[in-house]
Amino acid sequence: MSRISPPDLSALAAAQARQQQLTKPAGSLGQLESLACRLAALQGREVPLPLSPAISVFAGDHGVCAEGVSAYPQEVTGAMVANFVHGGAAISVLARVNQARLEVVDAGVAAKLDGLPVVHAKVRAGSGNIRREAAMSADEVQQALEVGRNAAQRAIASGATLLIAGDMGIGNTTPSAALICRLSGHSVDSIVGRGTGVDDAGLALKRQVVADALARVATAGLDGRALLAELGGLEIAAIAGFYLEGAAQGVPLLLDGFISTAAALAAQEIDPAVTPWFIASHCSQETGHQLALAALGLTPLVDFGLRLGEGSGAALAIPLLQQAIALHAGMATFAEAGVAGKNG
Ligand SMILES: O=C(O)c1ccc[n+]([C@@H]2O[C@H](COP(=O)([O-])O)[C@@H](O)[C@H]2O)c1
Ligand SMILES: Cc1cc2nc[nH]c2cc1C
Repeated sequence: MSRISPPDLSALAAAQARQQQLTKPAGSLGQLESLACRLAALQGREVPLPLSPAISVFAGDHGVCAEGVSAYPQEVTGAMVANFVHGGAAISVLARVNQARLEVVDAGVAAKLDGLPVVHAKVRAGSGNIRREAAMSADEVQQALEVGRNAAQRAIASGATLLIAGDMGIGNTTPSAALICRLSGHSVDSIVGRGTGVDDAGLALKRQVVADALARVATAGLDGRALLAELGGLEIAAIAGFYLEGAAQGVPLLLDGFISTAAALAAQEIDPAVTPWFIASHCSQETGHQLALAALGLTPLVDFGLRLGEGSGAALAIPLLQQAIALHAGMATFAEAGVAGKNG
């Protein structure tokens, strides 16, 4: 039994009818119209309320870094966590400018982060090397899902009405690609990209690593949790749990880039009822992101060539959602303004 309810279709229909009455040529606000209507359905009101966004950045390390799949060393993960909470990272700035609550969660960073003002929820100090072994045990997946669920609960308890998950984890585009390949059925070559910027030799190696990981678990019938255990990562599983809880509590989920979309596919595999709660923010430059979003039935709002993660692309899209809602709520109807409609 799913704990997740479907969006409100009568609110959707009412919002669509309202859009037809607003003082503009029908359809002229493009995706701002459909976005406002989707938010109406998710909030269960013809006129959605302005959003109070919250960002939870989940950090974890990846044993697969030992294969040489990233352009950066593993210690960057912990160092960037410090940068997040000291206010100097891209997501720190974007959270401030968008007045979003920002929380950083250690789901599985290799380094000790004692003394930093983060949520200390380390399930283990980095995952297994997915080329050769499972990323984590079934019990660790359960714990990581719970870490994410708890973060969503805290955000919602503090008043959040829009949830964003960010990721930080050197090497995490490799497990994300593996999950996306397995869950979407797309080929390794169409999904694996350069992540933080590996060169041609690095890309070829990374493709082989993903192919080896997939071959290791080629058996059918693995469920979402089992796939997270075999191919995932600690922050990826936490993000999946965050999404499942947010949807269960009826809060819209704004996806970020490649890693958050891999987590969304895993969450969908665990409970397909989560999917209508996803909104795609941007298309990452990472190869395969567009295909991964399409596998969820989603079209991104913008393509700014980002490939950062941290929740940055989602944060960038917050003003678009706010503006869609403001237009939907604040524009006059033809009747109110005394403007003639399409057919007089
Ligand atoms: O979100 C994305 O689309 C994205 C694309 C490429 C890289 N990243 C970030 O870069 C890190 C992973 O890259 P890599 O090369 O170490 O696998 C990780 O911290 C992600 O947040 C993120
Ligand atoms: C510096 C740096 C910052 C990041 N933020 C998310 N992924 C990252 C990867 C690197 C290398």
